[in-house]
Amino acid sequence: MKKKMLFVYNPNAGKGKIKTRLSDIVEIFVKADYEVTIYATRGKQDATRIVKNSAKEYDLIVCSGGDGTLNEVTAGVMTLEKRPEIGYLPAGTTNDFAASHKIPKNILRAAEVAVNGEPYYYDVGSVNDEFFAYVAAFGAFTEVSYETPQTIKNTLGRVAYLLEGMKRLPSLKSYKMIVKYDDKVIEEEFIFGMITNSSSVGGFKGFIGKEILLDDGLFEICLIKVPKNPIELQAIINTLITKDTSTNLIYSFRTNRMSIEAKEEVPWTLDGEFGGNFSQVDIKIYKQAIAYRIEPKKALISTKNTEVKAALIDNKMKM
Ligand SMILES: Nc1ncnc2c1ncn2[C@@H]1O[C@H](COP(=O)(O)OP(=O)(O)OP(=O)(O)O)[C@@H](O)[C@H]1O
Repeated sequence: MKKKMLFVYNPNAGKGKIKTRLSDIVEIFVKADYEVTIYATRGKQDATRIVKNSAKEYDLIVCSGGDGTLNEVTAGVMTLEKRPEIGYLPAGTTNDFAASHKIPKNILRAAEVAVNGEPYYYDVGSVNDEFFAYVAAFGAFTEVSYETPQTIKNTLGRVAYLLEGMKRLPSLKSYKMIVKYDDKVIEEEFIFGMITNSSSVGGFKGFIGKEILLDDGLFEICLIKVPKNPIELQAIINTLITKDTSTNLIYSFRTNRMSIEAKEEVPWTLDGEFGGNFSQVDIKIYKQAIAYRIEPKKALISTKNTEVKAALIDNKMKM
């Protein structure tokens, strides 16, 4: 009997770049002996809905679009008791997920990997009842990924991203928060917070360090305090550029469970899309919850490699 695939794609992602490749993509799937059901999403949450309602009939879910589509498909699969593997063809503008999860950028190569790749079980996170595949964030910089023109983002990469964010610092909104994780409590005023399971955020690598384990049940947390004067602002900028976290203006740690209480509603972004306004959030990590198909034999650091893991934990304060 033929294997069954549900192929969900966002026809508008990345200015519709998938449209000219659809026939080649389907040919790759059919050659790999899949009977393919194709669904073009029509708007927000459509991908989650279709996956939730019909994924159990399929052996494999393949999705194509940007990080928003990937997020919605991940959220749909997380609701299922028996979770099918996910193949992903990046067709958005930034495609952070593909960059850090060993999925080829070339859409046809990614289609090959979706049908012939190896399953790799990645951690998935949640903010209250909303899932995220690789990043949840609040505060400064979180709108930058939508507002920085793509050409600038590509040319200047990381620097452009940071400068765009920095320009906003004087008018940045800050939030008084109580953060609880493990047995610790932090009470501070923050301008930015990021929970991530990725080595690439905003289209550039290296903001939170290269050696991130994506399947260890821990996410990296980065919380930036509100600068009280230009010297503190400079210290934050230096930290972001040099990645030397010796300043006490930035909290950086790893955990698998955290709560944040704020005095007001805080807008969150999940995988680069608006995720909701919350004054109280409970963040959970689901260890190795979903298998995404990745390039075979790509040497991903896994928790099986305990020596590497120990070295990384020793270095955890170095972003
Ligand atoms: N037909 C559609 N028309 C408009 N929006 C859609 C459609 N289908 C899905 N969407 C929504 O568009 C949003 C963004 O999609 P997606 O992330 O796939 O593309 P993108 O924004 O171009 O890529 P990136 O996230 O890499 O910038 C998602 O939240 C999704 O729900």
